[in-house]
Amino acid sequence: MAAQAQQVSAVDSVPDGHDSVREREIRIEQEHLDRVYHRLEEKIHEAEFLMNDAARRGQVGTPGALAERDAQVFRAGIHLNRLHSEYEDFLFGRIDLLLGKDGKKGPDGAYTAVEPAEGAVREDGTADIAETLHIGRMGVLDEDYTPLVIDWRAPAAAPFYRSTPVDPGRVVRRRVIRSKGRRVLGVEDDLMRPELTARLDGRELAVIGDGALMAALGRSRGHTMRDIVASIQAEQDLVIRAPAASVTYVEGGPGTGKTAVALHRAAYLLYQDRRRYAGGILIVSPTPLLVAYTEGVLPSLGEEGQVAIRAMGSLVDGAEATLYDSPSVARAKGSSRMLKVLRRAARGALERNGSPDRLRVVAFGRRLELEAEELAEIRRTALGGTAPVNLLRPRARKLLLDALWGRSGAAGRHTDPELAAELRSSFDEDVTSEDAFVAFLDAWWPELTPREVLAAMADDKRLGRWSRRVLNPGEVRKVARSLQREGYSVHDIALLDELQAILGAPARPRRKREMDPLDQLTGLQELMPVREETQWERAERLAQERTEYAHVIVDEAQDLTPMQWRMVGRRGRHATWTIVGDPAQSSWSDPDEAAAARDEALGSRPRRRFRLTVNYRNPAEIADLASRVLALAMPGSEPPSAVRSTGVEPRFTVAGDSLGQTVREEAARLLERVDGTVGVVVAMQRREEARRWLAGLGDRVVALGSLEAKGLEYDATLVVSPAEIADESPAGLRVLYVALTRATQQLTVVSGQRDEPDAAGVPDLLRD
Ligand SMILES: Nc1ncnc2c1ncn2[C@@H]1O[C@H](COP(=O)(O)OP(=O)(O)OP(=O)(O)O)[C@@H](O)[C@H]1O
Repeated sequence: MAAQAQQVSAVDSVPDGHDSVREREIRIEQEHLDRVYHRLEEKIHEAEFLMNDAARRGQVGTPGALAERDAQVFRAGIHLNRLHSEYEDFLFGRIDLLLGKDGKKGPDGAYTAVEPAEGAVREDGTADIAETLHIGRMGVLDEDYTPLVIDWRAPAAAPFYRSTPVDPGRVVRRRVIRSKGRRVLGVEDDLMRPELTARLDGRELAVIGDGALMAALGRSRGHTMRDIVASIQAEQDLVIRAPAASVTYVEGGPGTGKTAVALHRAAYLLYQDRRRYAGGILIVSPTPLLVAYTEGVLPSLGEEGQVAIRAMGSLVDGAEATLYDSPSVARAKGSSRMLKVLRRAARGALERNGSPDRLRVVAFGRRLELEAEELAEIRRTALGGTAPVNLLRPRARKLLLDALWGRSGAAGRHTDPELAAELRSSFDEDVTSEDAFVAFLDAWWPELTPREVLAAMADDKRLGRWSRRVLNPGEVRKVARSLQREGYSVHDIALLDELQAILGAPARPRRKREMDPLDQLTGLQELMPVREETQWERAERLAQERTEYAHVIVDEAQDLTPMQWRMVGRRGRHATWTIVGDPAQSSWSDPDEAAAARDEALGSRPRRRFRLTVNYRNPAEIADLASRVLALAMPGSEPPSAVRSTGVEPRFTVAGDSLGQTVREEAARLLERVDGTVGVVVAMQRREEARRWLAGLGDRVVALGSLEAKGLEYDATLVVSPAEIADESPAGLRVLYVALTRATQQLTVVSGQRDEPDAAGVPDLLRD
């Protein structure tokens, strides 16, 4: 890994004429960045010219010209957008390379060879740098097509991430450039071939700094995640660039960069094959907090629009999870046992209160009637099989007409089949045009919505009927009670989605196109169907209406319940997948059942597995403590190794008379010690209380329920009563492991009596 590349002595302090080597190297990079911005300005003028030109063409008014204008405006608009965004570090990397094996160049203008040519290193250990590449957020070519910047996702940029001292390839020096807007602030180098004396333009290669990765990890955290584009490590790069065939499966402990890697992979896939992923990439995150935390990463990589980041509780349009379920209710609702209950409920809900039990119509001048028993029999026949309930209404209507026809006595009137068919069709017309029949059908076989069926399940008698031999009476009572609340939990959302599949999608009314008054006057719209929607509008509409995606990325995959796997699976039936997770952090109590549902959602697609092994978040002092809980939560599982250590041991305190008072004091203490954020993690039932404890301490500190902490990180974390968190659910120890692994710098643990702290305040669960 580049992180372990040899850090070379600080040549930077050696004076070089009036200038230090560091200043000289910064100046060299500054000159390059100036050239890049100069070229970008030229490109901006080009894009603006294209936009103006396109607008002029639009005035010509032929259908072809208008379509071409839309396409040009679309492309130039995207281009301008990207060029105008001045990111903190547009240019962030550089590699100096030996001569390659062959002289072939790729489309980005760089040589493609990975290994050095035979004579690239002389016998005396000296070598010349044959190629220098700068790496940035977007590729920029000079007028003569020499690359000024290589896009970080291009094949030529891969050695920047992959090269290691053990396997350096052609890379001699790897440099991370820190810049803000148009100004270069600093450079940090790693030497991949320290044994060489390499020269560039006749001068020995300078090596500056002490580790870009460590500098990035040491920075204090804000409320949003940063991209890691300048310091992606080799094992992470393998995942990011893995081909998108079938299923890419990534496991790794806390802090190994799974979320970061998943986001960078989305950007990489779009770069690789934008056409294919026009079908959209869906990233599913467990909580809205994690969505908010990670939302800025893709825009910072220049990618938006094609990627939807959704919380598990926001996957169903028009419903949003705001409530929590107790562990036992969550367990029942998340289990695939619910499938049977929902199927019965969707059919049973047809018989809602006030459903008519008699049908009376007049046809061919006769009164015809169907009684309750006959109606029940017809309903049973119509419901046979597994077809969506709402789509069975025409079948039920047909069966009703058959039964009434039988009653009418008209069936035997004609022997000639043609006349008989005519008579029957006029009978049907007679019946169906009667208001009484229409009103009956609407009441007897209403078009059901998922919300209505879920609401019907809130009645414990009905739910008891529908869950016979599936849920036990205790579960029925609790689930029904939870459904009586106003609003939905994250588990209800998966039930709504399943019900939608069981009921069948309602017919979507075709959206009316708004007419341009001028079009109406001239009749132009008949001539120009392309004007119906510009490409912008089309892209936006498709994104909104999308229910299936070309690639699905599931973050924190260990937490998905079987019902959630089914919901997510429906969004990627024809997709390729990236699944990242850590079984040791699972808050779902039955991992085997979830794994079976996952396998069903993914079908027989082959899987490629990766493992991330280095913890970039927690210092060793915190990671060591957390590994004690890991040993209890998942005996035998290997924790990732922490990449750094701070020398600051976790702090243990025991709450005095008032837990709230102690927590407040300790949080204030941490706020003084770190510049960034402080997360206070409590058992779920204490969330509201904890918010009150911390009132007035400012917005750098946040109170979180244990399940809300998933995926997040803070400069410092305060974990309140490990025993309370561990006892909260069957997966409590794994949830505690999550809580203990959120801090990038400092950790405080506050114990109550229940934690059985020793004389040093260390709770029983965290003792060696
Ligand atoms: N190569 C890297 N360079 C700089 N920072 C990194 C790198 N890899 C990971 N990090 C940082 O480490 C932290 C943890 O990353 P991330 O949240 O993606 O880990 P995770 O595996 O998803 O963790 P968890 O399982 O606990 O949710 C983040 O702050 C991330 O920016």
